[in-house]
Amino acid sequence: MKKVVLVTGANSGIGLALCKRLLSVDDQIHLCLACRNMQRAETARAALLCSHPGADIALLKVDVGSLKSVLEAAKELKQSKRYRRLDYLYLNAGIMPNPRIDFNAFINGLFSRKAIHMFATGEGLLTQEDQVTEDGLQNVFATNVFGHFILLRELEPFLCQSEKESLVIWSSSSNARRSAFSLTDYQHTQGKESYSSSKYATDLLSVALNNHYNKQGLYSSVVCPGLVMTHLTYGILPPFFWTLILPIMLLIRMFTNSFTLSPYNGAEALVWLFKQKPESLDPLAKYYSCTSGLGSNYVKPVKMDLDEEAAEAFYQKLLDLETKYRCWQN
Ligand SMILES: NC(=O)C1=CN([C@@H]2O[C@H](COP(=O)(O)OP(=O)(O)OC[C@H]3O[C@@H](n4cnc5c(N)ncnc54)[C@H](OP(=O)(O)O)[C@@H]3O)[C@@H](O)[C@H]2O)C=CC1
Ligand SMILES: CC(C)=CCC[C@@H](C)[C@H]1CC[C@H]2C3=C(CC[C@]12C)[C@@]1(C)CCC(=O)[C@@H](C)[C@@H]1CC3
Repeated sequence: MKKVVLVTGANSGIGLALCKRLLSVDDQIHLCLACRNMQRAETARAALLCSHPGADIALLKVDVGSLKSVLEAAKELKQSKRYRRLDYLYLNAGIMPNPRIDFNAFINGLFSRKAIHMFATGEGLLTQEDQVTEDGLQNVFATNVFGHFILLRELEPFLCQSEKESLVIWSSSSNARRSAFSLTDYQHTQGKESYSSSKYATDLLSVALNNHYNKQGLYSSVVCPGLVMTHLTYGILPPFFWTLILPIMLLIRMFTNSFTLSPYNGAEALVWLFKQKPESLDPLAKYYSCTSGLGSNYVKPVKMDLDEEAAEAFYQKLLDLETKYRCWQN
């Protein structure tokens, strides 16, 4: 039976590299590129067909930052005769709007004992300016977390099937930080670290999803692709600046193995998960794509800094928010 794989944010960066690598592992999969811009999605499909002619690739229009769009996309999938189940759901689309580097924190960090950690995680170095969506949600939360959560809830009948397990895989980050997240302000309306908060939220959500859905055959995992050169990182510093500091980055990689730099290497953990039995995965681990000093790729599971009560409390808040939005829709 063909495996059915859906990838959000599949038209560029890590998502596109993932699709290419998945087709290299198994060119018999049915791959669905879920993107907000159909022109970019068509270009991505054409590029994938160039390297894998004959691959079975469908497109789905979805803006995960808009609840209306997510519901419409889910409806389209349910109505389409092509889908009866989903084996892998890659929740990869993500944004970091208006990033700013805190140069004071950078200089202070550089001469502290946390310098390496700071480079590996970007901790304390970045701030963002968030906005409010048409649904009245914080954009980063809506895109990176809630839109994906609603998509997953809508696709439940495709994911929870008795005969076979399914795996949901979140593109999280080493930038996810407990102190950037608050249960009382889970959309991060107050602070300036909405990206870090949203990624911590995906970690919590993944843990709660395992607790609620494993019995129904649905498993969830989180991944950090490492620091990868994509549109997202070129929004932080322009390409020429990254080239300028590349020797420093490569030097730090020798110590940390945490910078994968290329989208191909960044997709390592995402592809690795495709090859695993979902029930063999650790629900409390984040799977990191790593590249050694010599350039070889490998995957490292790291225990996440969270507790299951907080995960459950956050999950209940998301269910409340979902109920609220569904009432508004009707
Ligand atoms: N790059 C890095 O160093 C790291 C990235 N990550 C995570 O990896 C994931 C992929 O990022 P990356 O490849 O780097 O970034 P890119 O900006 O290259 O890709 C992001 C993808 O998400 C899509 N996207 C953004 N917003 C929406 C939306 N509202 N609806 C649908 N699709 C959307 C983009 O589509 P469009 O082309 O239309 O904008 C694009 O296809 C993100 O979740 C990111 O947080 C995690 C750690 C490190
Ligand atoms: C100004 C100079 C000379 C250096 C600044 C480097 C930082 C901009 C850079 C160092 C570590 C990077 C990093 C990220 C962004 C850019 C840095 C802070 C991320 C937060 C990008 C997105 C992610 O999800 C993380 C995995 C990255 C962690 C490292």
